[in-house]
Amino acid sequence: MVEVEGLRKHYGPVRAVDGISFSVGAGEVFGLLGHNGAGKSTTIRMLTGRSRPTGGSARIAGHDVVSEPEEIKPLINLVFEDQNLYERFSGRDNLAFFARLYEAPASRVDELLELVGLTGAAGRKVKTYSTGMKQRLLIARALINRPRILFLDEPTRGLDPTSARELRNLIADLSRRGTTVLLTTHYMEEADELCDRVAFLSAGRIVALDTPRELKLKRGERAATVILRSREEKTIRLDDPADATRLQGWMVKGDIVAIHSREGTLEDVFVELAGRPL
Ligand SMILES: Nc1ncnc2c1ncn2[C@@H]1O[C@H](COP(=O)(O)OP(=O)(O)OP(=O)(O)O)[C@@H](O)[C@H]1O
Repeated sequence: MVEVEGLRKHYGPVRAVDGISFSVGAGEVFGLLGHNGAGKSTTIRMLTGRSRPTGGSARIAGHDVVSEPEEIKPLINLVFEDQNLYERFSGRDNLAFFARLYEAPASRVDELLELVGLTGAAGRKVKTYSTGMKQRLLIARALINRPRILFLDEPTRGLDPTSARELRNLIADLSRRGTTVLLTTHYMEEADELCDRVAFLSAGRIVALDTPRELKLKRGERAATVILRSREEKTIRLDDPADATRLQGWMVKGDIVAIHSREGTLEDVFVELAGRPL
């Protein structure tokens, strides 16, 4: 659905995006991760036709982002932090306005309100909505044209943990129904939970690209922490036969309360690979 090859965006001497390549398959949730200024938003801006690349190429469902923007428009939609809702209108009226704009049937409005869990609040003015409700309404608005690819820039920024979880569930649900999702986030746990694959961006370049699981396994320790009934903590190495015997001994005696893997977190991997911003 998305094919990016050597994509660049330079602002004078600033190499915001400096030759990145990746592809995203249908129904995949793909995360762009990186420090402030790493080039995430610039990448999404180029892919959605909001910014012209300095070089390289990008294709959406086979169409070139520079020469075929009209073919791409009906296939995509986006949620960006600088987007606004009509605060003095109700949630339903906000969606109805966009439904008319996209020539979508009026029934789509109620369908989307239901999907994002806003049916009960549909008649209320948006200015009375919480940040989480506004964000869900923005996503509903971005789904009006049934996009095959949804671009989300920091979708859970500023949301409390419960609202963020609800939004992640919604994104996962959309992906299960076949929508391809390309998102940016600063939250490593979120990327780990939600993304099929992630790319770490640092100073405009991709420094790692893989599934969260592979990234963690490649970097993590082959070890586990065992907590015994006595509340003692023991570290065992998974490649040490002597530790395997110790583990077996504790198990036979029923001494083990819990075992925690020492696999690295996505954040560990990120800090190791992307370090600090330049
Ligand atoms: N219009 C512009 N003019 C000049 N420099 C720009 C412009 N837009 C972005 N940049 C620079 O390009 C680099 C990448 O910015 P970008 O917004 O893509 O980063 P980001 O990874 O999305 O960061 P954040 O997490 O803060 O949103 C930064 O150094 C930024 O200052």
